[in-house]
Amino acid sequence: MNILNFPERKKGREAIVMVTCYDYTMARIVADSAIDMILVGDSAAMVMHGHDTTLPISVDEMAMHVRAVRRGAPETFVVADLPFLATRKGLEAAMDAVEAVMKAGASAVKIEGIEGQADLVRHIVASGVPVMGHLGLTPQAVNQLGGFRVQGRSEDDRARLMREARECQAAGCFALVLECVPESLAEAITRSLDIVTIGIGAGDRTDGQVLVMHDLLGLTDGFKPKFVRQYMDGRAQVCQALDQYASDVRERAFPAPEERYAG
Ligand SMILES: Nc1nc(=O)c2c([nH]1)NC[C@@H]1CN(c3ccc(C(=O)N[C@@H](CCC(=O)O)C(=O)O)cc3)CN21
Ligand SMILES: CC(C)C(=O)C(=O)O
Ligand SMILES: [Mg+2]
Repeated sequence: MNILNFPERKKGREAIVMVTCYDYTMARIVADSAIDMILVGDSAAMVMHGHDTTLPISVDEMAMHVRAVRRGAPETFVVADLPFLATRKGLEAAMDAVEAVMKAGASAVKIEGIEGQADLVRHIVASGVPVMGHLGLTPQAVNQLGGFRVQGRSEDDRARLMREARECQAAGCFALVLECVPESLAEAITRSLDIVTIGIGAGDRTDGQVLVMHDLLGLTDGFKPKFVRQYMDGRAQVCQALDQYASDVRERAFPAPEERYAG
C-alpha cells in the first residue's frame, strides 16, 4: 500500500484491510501476512498499557510504538493516531506531535473529529503529511459521548456526521475511519465521498475494515463488542502453552538433554 493506491481502492474494488499493531514482533508477522496497512492506534493505551480509555497515552509513547512497528514492518503503510488533545493545544504543539510520530516512522497520521480543526488538517496536509480522519465513535471523546456507544442514530447526528465527513474530505484527508455507526450511514458517507472509508463496527459497505489486533486474536479478556470477530482463541491458546511450560518445569520434563549446554 502506498498513498497513491488509495483512490483506486474506492468502492467496488478490493476492500482495504487494516489492523492495529503496537510492537516489533507483531509488526513482523503483519508484514508477512495479507494485511494492507497498519494502524498504531491510541487503543495501545488500553490493550498494551491497561487503561480503561485511550486518553492517558502520550505523544512520546505513541512515537515509541511507531518506532517499534516500523522496525518490524519496514515496507508497510503505517498510520499513527495523534493522541488525546495533541491537536488541541495550538498549531506548534500539534505540529510537534505530527513531527514526533512521522520521524518515528509513520506514513500518515489519524485525527479524531473535524470540528475546530479543519484548518489544522489543511496545514498538516500542506506540510506533506497524509491525514486520515476518524468520525462516529471517537473514543477520545468518551467522556462527552457518555461511553463507547454507537453514534449517528438520530436524524440530527446522521446529518452532522454526513457534513463532517465532507469536511474531512474538503480539508484534504486521504481516508476516513467510521467507527460504530449504523451501516446505512456508513454506506451513505462512503457513496458521497471520493476518498476511501475504513469501517469498524460500520457494516460491510465501507471501502475497508480495521480491527484491533488483540480483539481479532481473541486476546482481550471479556471485551467483545458486536463488531469484533475473534479469528482465534488466543487467550486460551497462550494460557495452554504457559500451563504446559509450568507443568513441564515442575515434572522436570523441561529442559530436555538437547536443551542444555555441555560443560
Ligand atoms: N480492544 C479494543 N478494541 C476496540 O475496538 C477499541 C478499543 N480497544 N479501544 C478504543 C475503541 C473503543 N471501542 C469500543 C469499545 C466498546 C464498544 C462497545 O461496548 N459497544 C457496544 C455497543 C454499545 C451501543 O449499542 O451503543 C457493543 O456491545 O457492541 C464499542 C467500541 C473501539 N475501540
Ligand atoms: C479502533 C481504531 C480505529 C483506533 O482508532 C485505535 O485502535 O486506536
Ligand atoms: Mg484510536
